[in-house]
Amino acid sequence: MLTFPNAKINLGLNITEKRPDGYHNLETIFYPVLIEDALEINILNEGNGKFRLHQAGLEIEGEAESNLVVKAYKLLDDRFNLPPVEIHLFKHIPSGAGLGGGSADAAFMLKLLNNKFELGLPDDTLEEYAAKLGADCAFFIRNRPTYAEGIGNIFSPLPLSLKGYQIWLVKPDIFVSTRDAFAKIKPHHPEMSLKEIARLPVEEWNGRMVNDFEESVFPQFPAIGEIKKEMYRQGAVYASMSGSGSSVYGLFKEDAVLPEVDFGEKVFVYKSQFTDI
Ligand SMILES: C[C@@](CO)(OP(=O)(O)O)[C@H](O)COP(=O)(O)OP(=O)(O)OC[C@H]1O[C@@H](n2ccc(N)nc2=O)[C@H](O)[C@@H]1O
Ligand SMILES: Nc1ncnc2c1ncn2[C@@H]1O[C@H](COP(=O)(O)OP(=O)(O)O)[C@@H](O)[C@H]1O
Repeated sequence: MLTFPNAKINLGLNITEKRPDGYHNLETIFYPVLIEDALEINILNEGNGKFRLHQAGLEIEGEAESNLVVKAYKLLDDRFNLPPVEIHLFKHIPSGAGLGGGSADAAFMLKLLNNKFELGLPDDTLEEYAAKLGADCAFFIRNRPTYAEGIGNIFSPLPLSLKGYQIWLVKPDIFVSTRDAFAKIKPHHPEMSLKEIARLPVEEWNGRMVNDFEESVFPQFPAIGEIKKEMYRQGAVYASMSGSGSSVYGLFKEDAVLPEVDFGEKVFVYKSQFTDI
């Protein structure tokens, strides 16, 4: 059985409070983007292990045991004693990018196991399992435009569509640690709530919709801030870093012609029209 975990971008991200448990309360909008990994599971017949992970495409640091697809399998295996599985993961979504690729893989693994082994888990339950694997992981269960608060795990669906716009997304060869990015932030409440800003036309987002991580990440990695400036020079209606970085996206009118720009070596670039979700 095969599935295609997709990335997300953050439309705005306000970090409002530091919590006693060390995590931060925030508000953000998660929006799905069709940059995709490929994830396949089959029943594993040989050997006596419970899983075997084969990886291709972009490299992921760490042992198989720390891969989020394996953690997702173990989570459901502990509860349902699943058959052994052979896992194939083709990585296309860059990591350390603010695109939630690892979280997407984990959430799609839960959905895949639920279907393959007919566990009958409803989305609410899958979201509960996903939340144990990462703060933004549960978003990928329903995978639709979502307003998120709490630590990024309390959701309400949002009637928002970017159909009629193009996205140009650039991920430089810079890895930003989410944990470090949080550590440099001074939490504060925004003047205008993100939910209110999202109701405005995209043309009015610039200057209002803010990603608080930019303030701490751009001074440390000026090259990321330069990409955002370039997006606006090229006519973006709105541009922002996604999540804790390092990817930056620009939203452009449907008929805008996006040029080839040299953003440096080992840069990941994605250009696409938004379609209906
Ligand atoms: C902040 C966001 C916005 O989309 O960043 P990106 O990962 O997308 O860049 C996400 O919610 C991140 O979600 P996720 O990447 O799953 O975070 P986790 O693995 O749970 O947490 C990584 C680390 O970030 C910090 N952390 C995370 C979430 C949060 N609300 N407060 C925090 O302080 C903690 O130090 C934690 O150890
Ligand atoms: N399947 C996976 N895909 C990507 N990263 C993974 C995966 N499993 C574990 N990780 C780890 O999760 C971390 C964050 O990855 P990811 O969620 O893709 O980025 P981001 O938090 O920037 O959106 C990486 O440091 C990586 O080592």
